Amino acid sequence: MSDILNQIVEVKRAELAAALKRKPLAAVREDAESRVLTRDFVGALRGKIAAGQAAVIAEIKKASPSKGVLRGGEFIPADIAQSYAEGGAACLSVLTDKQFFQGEVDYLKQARASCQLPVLRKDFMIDPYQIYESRAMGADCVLLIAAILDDAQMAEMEAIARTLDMAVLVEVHDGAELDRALQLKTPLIGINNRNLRTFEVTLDTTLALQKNVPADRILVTESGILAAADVKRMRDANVNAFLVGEAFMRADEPGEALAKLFGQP
Ligand SMILES: O=C(O)c1ccccc1NCC(=O)[C@H](O)[C@H](O)COP(=O)(O)O
Repeated sequence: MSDILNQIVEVKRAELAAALKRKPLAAVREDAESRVLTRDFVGALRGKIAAGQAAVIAEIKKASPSKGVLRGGEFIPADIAQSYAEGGAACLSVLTDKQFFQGEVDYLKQARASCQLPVLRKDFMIDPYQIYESRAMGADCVLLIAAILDDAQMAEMEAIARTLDMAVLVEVHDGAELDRALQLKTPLIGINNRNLRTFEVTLDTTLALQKNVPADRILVTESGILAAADVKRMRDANVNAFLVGEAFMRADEPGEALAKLFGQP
């Protein structure tokens, strides 16, 4: 039986084929290039860290394959985004995948329009088309997951993102992926504490790989940050950038949960 990551990639291939029929590459590229002014994703993280604060990428995620529905009832991305901004988030991450995360492209648009924070499109990029598409929908940053891309794909997609003035968060889960990610130019190295094939989560992943991340990169620890003790453990190890979803999505007021967990603003 194929693992979930393979299943997701299969779905992305089908979605890509359908998208290409609806709108050819040249048209989506034109849409992307006609958009002006990205928000400075890297600068927002650096600013928080320079101020001695945690740099939090706050995620808008209705559901996930490992946890099911995280936030039932009314789901209003614009309200969640505003709450995150008030709670001291540096940036937003918005799931746009429909099938596995119950996300929507419109969620990203609504969240971005309701605040000034830079926004990561959280989805599974397998083709340059999706990088153009991400900028066309307003994203300021895209995620490249090393586990589903080869070196040439990562380099090509990063280069396109750079021409569109978008940031890139490259995500790894082991040493071999980290070595490959460090070939890219992006300063943003995400270490996912979740194994995307087994769903096992341990913060030890970040701590084990941290020593191989050069000081001029920004290490973003991703997944499984649920309690103040998790934040303390990371900050004590000088890990200052975080990508957090579940802990906030389960709270009535996501921004208040952020401020409480990180002791800010
Ligand atoms: O979250 C999942 O179940 C999942 C499954 C398969 C691929 C990706 C998955 N999650 C993406 C993420 O890495 C998280 O949304 C993100 O790091 C936030 O994690 P958390 O704070 O634990 O919600």
